[in-house]
Amino acid sequence: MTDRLVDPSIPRDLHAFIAALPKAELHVHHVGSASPRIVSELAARHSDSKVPSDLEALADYFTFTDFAHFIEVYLSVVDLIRTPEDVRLLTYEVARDLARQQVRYAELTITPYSSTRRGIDEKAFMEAIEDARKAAEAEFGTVLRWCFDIPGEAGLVSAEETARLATDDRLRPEGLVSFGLGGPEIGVPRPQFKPYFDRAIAAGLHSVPHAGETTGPETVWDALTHLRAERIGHGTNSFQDPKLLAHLAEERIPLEVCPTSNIATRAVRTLDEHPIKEFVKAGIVVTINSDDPPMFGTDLNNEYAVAARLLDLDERGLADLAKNAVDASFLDEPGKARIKDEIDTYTEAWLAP
Ligand SMILES: O=C(O)c1cccc(C(=O)CC[C@H]2O[C@@H](n3cnc4c(=O)[nH]cnc43)[C@H](O)[C@@H]2O)c1
Ligand SMILES: [Zn+2]
Repeated sequence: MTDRLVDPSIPRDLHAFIAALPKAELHVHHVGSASPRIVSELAARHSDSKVPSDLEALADYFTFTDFAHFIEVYLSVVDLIRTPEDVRLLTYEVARDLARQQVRYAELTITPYSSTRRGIDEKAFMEAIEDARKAAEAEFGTVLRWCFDIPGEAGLVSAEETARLATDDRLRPEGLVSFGLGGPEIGVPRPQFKPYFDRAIAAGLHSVPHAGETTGPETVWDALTHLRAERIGHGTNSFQDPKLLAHLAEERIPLEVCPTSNIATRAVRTLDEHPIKEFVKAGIVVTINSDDPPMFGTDLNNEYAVAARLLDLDERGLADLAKNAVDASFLDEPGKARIKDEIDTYTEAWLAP
């Protein structure tokens, strides 16, 4: 794995400021957040898995040649999650890791189809994530909500299953707030998923598909026009279309930017070439996210450090980024106000002479 953790080039005290800054995370995947300890523990339980249980070997295993290779590795980790107990353990531990980074609120992207298709009972799956969500809020104070996403490459069968699990009142979990679309974008046109997003939106869910990660701006336009996206996962290649940049800014459609993810999956060559600066210059609402942190050798705090370097931010600039994520979230208004007040109080105390 290339050395991506802890961007060394910002002042040490800015790292300290970020570490204790209350944050919200909007684009972070459930299985993709399995810590090396959890993955190695599960790999040791399932000796038939090709995922290494040795932590050092796992670091190399999480080094990707391209996006397709990332998906292949990602699915090998999905294969480790085999029981409702595995689901609960993973979810609770992901919440613990988020709490350690002062994440007060996170919208975790879950792909239920990938688990139910592998034999986990759908009702038991929902109970496991909800049990972990309530325990995490009670024990860590971290508020979790769910995004259910369609693994697009799995086609319309997976779309139907995901829409059913997200809208059937006997199954949909209390914490579910949004509906997404993940997986490879190449060869997976967005318009075909319109009927499923229409059903999810009619059921009160917010639309947050990935788009423009490994394909061009047209995929982002499709996500906006056909899937009625309220936020865009990545949107990295939006920079290629000035009209799209202007539209995202005018319509206040936030981008869920995941800088290190884009490097790890080879969607962007180097951090210095990342278009995040163009997004800010265009007036777009930028949120900072880690996507699949252990797989990409990063965490949310490091992503804020990367943003601080690329955007030349001071403490107030970092606090504004954190408040962008809170404002772009689907948390209720009192909850948003509470976290933003905490961010302001913390920042002013930090800067007080
Ligand atoms: O589960 C299956 O049976 C299955 C069959 C075919 C394809 C897939 C997928 O493509 C699953 C993709 C999986 O990856 C998640 N993910 C995590 N990070 C990202 C990202 O940066 N960009 C796109 N997808 C990502 C996604 O949520 C899907 O669950 C599955
Ligand atoms: Zn993602």
